[in-house]
Amino acid sequence: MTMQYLTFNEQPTALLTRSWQRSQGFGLQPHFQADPDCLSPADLRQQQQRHRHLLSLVQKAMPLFEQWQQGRDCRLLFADADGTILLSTGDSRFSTRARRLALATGARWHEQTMGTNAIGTALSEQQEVSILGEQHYMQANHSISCSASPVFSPTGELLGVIDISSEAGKHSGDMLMTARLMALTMENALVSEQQDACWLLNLANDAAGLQQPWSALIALREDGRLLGANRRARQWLPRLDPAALLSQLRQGELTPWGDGMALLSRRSSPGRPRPVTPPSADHAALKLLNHGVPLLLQGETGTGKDHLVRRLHQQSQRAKGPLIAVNCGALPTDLIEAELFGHTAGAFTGSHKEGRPGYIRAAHQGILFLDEIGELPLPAQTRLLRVLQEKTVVPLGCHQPVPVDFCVIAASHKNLEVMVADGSFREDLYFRLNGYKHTLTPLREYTRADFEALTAQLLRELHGPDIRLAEGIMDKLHACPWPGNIRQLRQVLEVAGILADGRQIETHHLPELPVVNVTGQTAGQDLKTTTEQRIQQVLKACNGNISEAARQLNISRTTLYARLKKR
Ligand SMILES: Nc1ncnc2c1ncn2[C@@H]1O[C@H](COP(=O)(O)OP(=O)(O)OP(=O)(O)O)[C@@H](O)[C@H]1O
Repeated sequence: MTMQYLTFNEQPTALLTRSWQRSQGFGLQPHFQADPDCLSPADLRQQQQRHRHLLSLVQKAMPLFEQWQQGRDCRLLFADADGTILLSTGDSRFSTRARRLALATGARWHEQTMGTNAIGTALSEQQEVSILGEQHYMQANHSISCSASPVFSPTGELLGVIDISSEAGKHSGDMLMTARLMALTMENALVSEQQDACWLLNLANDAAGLQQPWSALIALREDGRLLGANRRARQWLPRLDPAALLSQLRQGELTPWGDGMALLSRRSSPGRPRPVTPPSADHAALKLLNHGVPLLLQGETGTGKDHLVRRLHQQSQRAKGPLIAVNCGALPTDLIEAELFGHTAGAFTGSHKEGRPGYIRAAHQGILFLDEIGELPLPAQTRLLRVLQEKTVVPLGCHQPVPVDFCVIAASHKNLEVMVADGSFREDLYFRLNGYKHTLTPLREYTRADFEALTAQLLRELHGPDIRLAEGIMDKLHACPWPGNIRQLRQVLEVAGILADGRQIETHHLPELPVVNVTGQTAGQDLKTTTEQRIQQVLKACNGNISEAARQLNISRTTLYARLKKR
């Protein structure tokens, strides 16, 4: 059996001809205005919510886009199987033009209304495609070039499309390659996380090809029955007997198979808890941190960004150096620069008598953790960029640069890409901080196994080894939307465990749990009640500290005071 990398038998001209014929058949006129249908903001949010897992996989594959296309005038899009753009990110200089050309979220790029175009044609043909300038059916789209790769589920169902679009003259062949790699990476993640999968079978034409995004990946049950496969593997399935292979192969050993190589690995069985944070995520972050690569952590409040930074520091080569954590949102506005960069004696009215080294110098030989980096005002962003580029700090009131050796980890619960697009965050600083981006998964998206493992760990930490959950409690907890993520789960388990006297937690020990109905609101309550409850929850969690609560709720202190007054 010979294995090949993905190849495409058809000439693009045949594909293009078919697509143009379909466009004609839809009654489209090339010279007509090409305005895509657009979802209303509410419908768009609903679609994004429905496809949130796929969107989280796009985010996980994002380093590929950042690695290959960073700084290029192009945009990355993810569209659902209907051609509706659910995510649009990338070069912001391109974005005004992109908006005009309707490359924004909510726009639908189906062939039926937009004629031949990369998203619509990749969906119709179910294969990857580049549509360059004048190959677009509608003349209005001739100024752009786009490359798109479809994303398939482990059972071969079309889920959506990854697309990279640029101005016509700025497109290059590696944009299709990047879109393909991202799509394959997403497909492999979907195969690996198949529920009930016990074995992952990886096949390639040589050892070097194993565990690459383009290698074949198959998820099997304990008894060898097939659960799912990526697109490479599906080409081979008719001639493959996975159960027979399973009996021949030994776990973790490279084994020649046909003309290629096979590798069988065991995925933790459904009942066995897996590590709470996938070790690969920690491992990759740690490796890069040790090489001085800046890390950018993104995730909703309470997802564990701070927790992860502390773990990374302890395991890093800088464990003996300091970990200086700075909450950029909590720094007093007029003192931000003095606090970060330090100041000399008498540098400004009210400055410290002996001067201050500042947080950055305090992190010398250690790690500087800039939490809520999105809160940093633009002037401080400019100064920080210079410090990161030159690895020297110039304290306020001083002209002498001071060399400083530190690694930087930044975190934000705000979407920095959106901030870059609206001009509130410097793009060059974003790229400088984003050596490697790790997005922490919201608790509501945890797999059952990960959720169980985390719950067990938190219960042990809070109440010791004897605590138990009565039957059905785990189902209840796993079904919750957890807007406060791990922080909120921790609080619920803490309360329940105390009420249960550290033994078995029954339903009546649980405090009120949040539930959602189909509209995304808490069931049985109006939005006002939900908001009030959330405010109370957060205030309680912050021991009544208004500034901290406002920060976690992502509203200003004035708004929080106003809301509390209204009650
Ligand atoms: N992997 C984990 N294992 C156990 N506990 C965790 C884990 N991650 C987070 N926690 C706990 O969850 C709570 C919230 O975590 P953390 O403060 O790290 O979140 P965060 O994302 O930094 O939140 P914020 O954005 O609001 O600052 C803490 O009590 C922390 O101890």
